[in-house]
Amino acid sequence: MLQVREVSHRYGTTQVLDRVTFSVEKGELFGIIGPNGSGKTTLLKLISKELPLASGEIAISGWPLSELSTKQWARLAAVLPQTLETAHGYTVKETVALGRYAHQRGLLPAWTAEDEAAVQEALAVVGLAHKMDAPLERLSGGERQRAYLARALAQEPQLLLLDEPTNHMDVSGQVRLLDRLTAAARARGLTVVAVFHEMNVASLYCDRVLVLKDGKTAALGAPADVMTPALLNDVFAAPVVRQAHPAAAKLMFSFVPQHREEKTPLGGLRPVFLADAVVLASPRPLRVLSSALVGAGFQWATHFVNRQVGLDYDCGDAEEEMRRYLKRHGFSPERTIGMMTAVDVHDAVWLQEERKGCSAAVLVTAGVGNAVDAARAWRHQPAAAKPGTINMVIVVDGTLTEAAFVQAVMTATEAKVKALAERSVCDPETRTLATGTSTDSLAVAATQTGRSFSYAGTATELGRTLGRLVYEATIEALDRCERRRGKR
Ligand SMILES: Nc1ncnc2c1ncn2[C@@H]1O[C@H](COP(=O)(O)OP(=O)(O)OP(=O)(O)O)[C@@H](O)[C@H]1O
Repeated sequence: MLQVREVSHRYGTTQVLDRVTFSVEKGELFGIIGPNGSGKTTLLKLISKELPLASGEIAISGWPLSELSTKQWARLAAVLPQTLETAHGYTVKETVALGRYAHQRGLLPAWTAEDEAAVQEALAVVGLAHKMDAPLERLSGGERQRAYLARALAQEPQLLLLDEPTNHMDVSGQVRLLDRLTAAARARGLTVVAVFHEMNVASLYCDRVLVLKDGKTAALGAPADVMTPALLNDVFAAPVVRQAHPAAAKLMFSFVPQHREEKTPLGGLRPVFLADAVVLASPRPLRVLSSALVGAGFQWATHFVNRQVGLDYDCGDAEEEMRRYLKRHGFSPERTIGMMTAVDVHDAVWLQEERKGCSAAVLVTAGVGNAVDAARAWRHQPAAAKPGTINMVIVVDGTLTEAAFVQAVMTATEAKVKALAERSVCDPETRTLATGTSTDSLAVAATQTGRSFSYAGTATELGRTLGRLVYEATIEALDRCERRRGKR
């Protein structure tokens, strides 16, 4: 649909584009990203004939730009520029109707049914049908941007050129508009070339991206392939991290502020006992990977609450009930990792190892009423879980990679299994050694300051520390539980 070959451009003696080459297939949503001044708008202006092409070749649908008259160009392509002067005295519909100019013939063209249909459809795509009779100047900045986009769509182009189409729009407006635009483009086989400032928008919506740096191609390809942290770090001259989008099969990017919080002193961390809970409170947020009832997955959390409930605790929505409990006790559920147990939380074991460069601590409560052998759990009859859970919070003083978080979970689980074997805890149904309980919870937390740990498996110093702490704390917690049962 669009071929750009060896295109360069100078303003006076300043070179702003340097031999840029790419092509865009029909139906593609193609993004152009890059820092301010990297040449994105200039490139779009060259494609839209707003600037004369002095060096290189551009063709639309096989037609070289030089062979296309303005009206011929307008039948193939439409453009939404970065800034537009608001013309006074026009309604929204009249503004959108101007997009039909390229399709009209003769000196006094008639308004046809096709013109009307194209305008109505364009208004529907941008969600402005209900405001079509409003004067344009009375619209908000975001609504006005949508009206201009509708004007470009009403042109029924094969190629749509957009310079920051979501300028002035709030986040929900951006998502709504880009979702509709993508659906409309897919339905009509429309090709979209869009400049985006926000790299997450480009990653979410573009099939491929061109990354410009100082007028040169820094990368070209599918966002997942080319938008690497190293490339973006270099292009935007700021540290970028990327992670998987939690809901869409896309990547998300975040800039990392260089102003860092003070170091969290792990030495000051101690469990605090309430009547029905054991609590760890960190002065600064810790990055946590957990399976807890409240705060599962990756989170930033300041509090860890292991709450004791009665043997008869039975609640349809335990998570919601736990959230209410946390709020009632002054903990923010958004910053708290909340677990439940039926064992006496006063039997919690806190073990800490403070060594130069590798400090960690664990908090464990253990009950084995639900002991299960994971390898033979398939033999169990489905039944409501009985009280008896091993809950564990691990805190590491250091910066953990995601691999290290996962390995810490593996190391902790292996050490727990060993502790259960050491105390001959059995699965009462299969009469084999138990590997855990059916309701265990684990949270691994890290200060994310100081020493970096790429891994936390047992081949590493951190893994060995965690393995020992978890093993010893679990043994002690099992023994305390056993002693209390003996007393009863
Ligand atoms: N008319 C002009 N005359 C002289 N220099 C210009 C002109 N228009 C743009 N430039 C310069 O060309 C370079 C590229 O500008 P361009 O607008 O293409 O960048 P951009 O990547 O779109 O930037 P932004 O993200 O800020 O919109 C910039 O250094 C800019 O100052």
